[in-house]
Amino acid sequence: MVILAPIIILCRKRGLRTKAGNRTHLPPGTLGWPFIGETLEFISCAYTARPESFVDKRRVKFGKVFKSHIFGSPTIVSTDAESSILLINGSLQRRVHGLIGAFFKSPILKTQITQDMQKYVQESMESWEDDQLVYLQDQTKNIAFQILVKALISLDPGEEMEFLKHQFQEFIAGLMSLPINLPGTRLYKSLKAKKRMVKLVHKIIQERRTNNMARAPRDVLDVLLNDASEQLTDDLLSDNMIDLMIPGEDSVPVLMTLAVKFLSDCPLALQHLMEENMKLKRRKHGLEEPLCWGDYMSLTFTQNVITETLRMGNIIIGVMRKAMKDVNIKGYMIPKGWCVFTYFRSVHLDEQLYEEPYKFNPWRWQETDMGTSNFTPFGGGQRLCPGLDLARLETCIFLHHFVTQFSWEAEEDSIVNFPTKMPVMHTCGGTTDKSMPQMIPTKALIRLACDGYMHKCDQCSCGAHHQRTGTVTWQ
Ligand code: HEM
Repeated sequence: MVILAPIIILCRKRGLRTKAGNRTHLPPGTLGWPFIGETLEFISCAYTARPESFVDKRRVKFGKVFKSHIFGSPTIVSTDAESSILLINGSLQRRVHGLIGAFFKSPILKTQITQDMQKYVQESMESWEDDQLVYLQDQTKNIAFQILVKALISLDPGEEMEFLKHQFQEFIAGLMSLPINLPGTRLYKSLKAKKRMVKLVHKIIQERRTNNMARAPRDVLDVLLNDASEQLTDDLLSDNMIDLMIPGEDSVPVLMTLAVKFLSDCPLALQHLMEENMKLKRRKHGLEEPLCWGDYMSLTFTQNVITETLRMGNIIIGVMRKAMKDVNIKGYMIPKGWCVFTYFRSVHLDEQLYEEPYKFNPWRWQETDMGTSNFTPFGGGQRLCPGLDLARLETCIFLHHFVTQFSWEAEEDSIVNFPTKMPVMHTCGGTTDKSMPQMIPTKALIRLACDGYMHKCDQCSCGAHHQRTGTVTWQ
């Protein structure tokens, strides 16, 4: 994120730091061709159904940590779950990360998000008709963007939200374009779009400052405005509000879409999920109480489905850091200027850590501890994703409303593992390549069932569409 102050990779594990400068202990591996290194092979593997084959091949040959040359930089690739390279420093980054992380965990925000999310999900789902094709990723993208903007700057759906949505799409398109900033190019349009968004946020900041709004924070902007450190100027704040939209905007819809996709392929898990959610729905209906965020978090199996989707989906396949000085980790020298790529995907699909790793099995989380370095979909250490609770809550709410109201048939679909994005890179100057390789279903098509197969519930007043026939019986 651009919030980041100068960053230095530091190895925090006791006993690991040794005298820098010795390059003889580089991990084994090959650097490939001059200039391009092994990038072409990395990318061609990334386009297949098994993008981890690039890493796995080398892991067998060289071990869990090896060197390579990808994306124009000599790189140490780590598939070692115990590695500590995620631990990095930077005082402003730490401060902002702490403030945002604490706010995203706060019950106030979760209560508000739950109410908003239920409303947006319901509004979206009300427009779905029987036997209609629903592009799930588009629908969830719209919902998640609205939630994100509400949590960041308290903007409600309306004209300004539509303006932001439009500008943001333009901005994002330019992040993955050729780096030519001339009128008419994508990058040029993208930077212009960002400027327009920054202007809008600037206006909101000015309004809050004019009204001298020292109040209990109701969004991230309030949290940062209340910060007394004075390091956060208005320009920095406006800029960062937009940048904060980047990590949350795409990942949550992909998580929701992948969950539905994996569930569609696993009727038993779907049945279990439906039963758990219908039970909650009926209980709350009986009590005449609305659902609160605690209710959603109490859905143990649904949470396991989300965890398993994160493991198998590998929405962020890994993170990349750049060594700002020579660093020694676990006896391996990482020279200054080299990149370190921690490849989560290999760890999450390692058969030594997970039995039948390519099988969608939410039940595995009944016994497996997810608080270990074997499971890091949200990163770890100082840069652990501050949005992780939010992502889980949103996904849980979406799944609850989806499975308790609809049955569906998933259309044939495929998953793209590598759009033209590059791994995240934090550099000394505080600039960040914000894009990361991701895994995205191309177009998740869900056909809602019809021909008398799905009915509006006439057995109770819950308002749900209940499935009465078919392979999954859950009512
Ligand atoms: C399924 C959803 C998500 C996944 C898989 C995910 C994953 C990640 C990962 C792996 C990182 C670490 C990057 C690194 O170490 O450099 C990260 C960082 C971050 N994420 Fe998320 N994220 C998700 C949702 C969100 C949401 C909803 C937000 C809300 C705004 C968010 C905000 C951030 C921020 C601000 C950072 C940077 C933290 C820092 O560098 O201090 N993420 N995310």
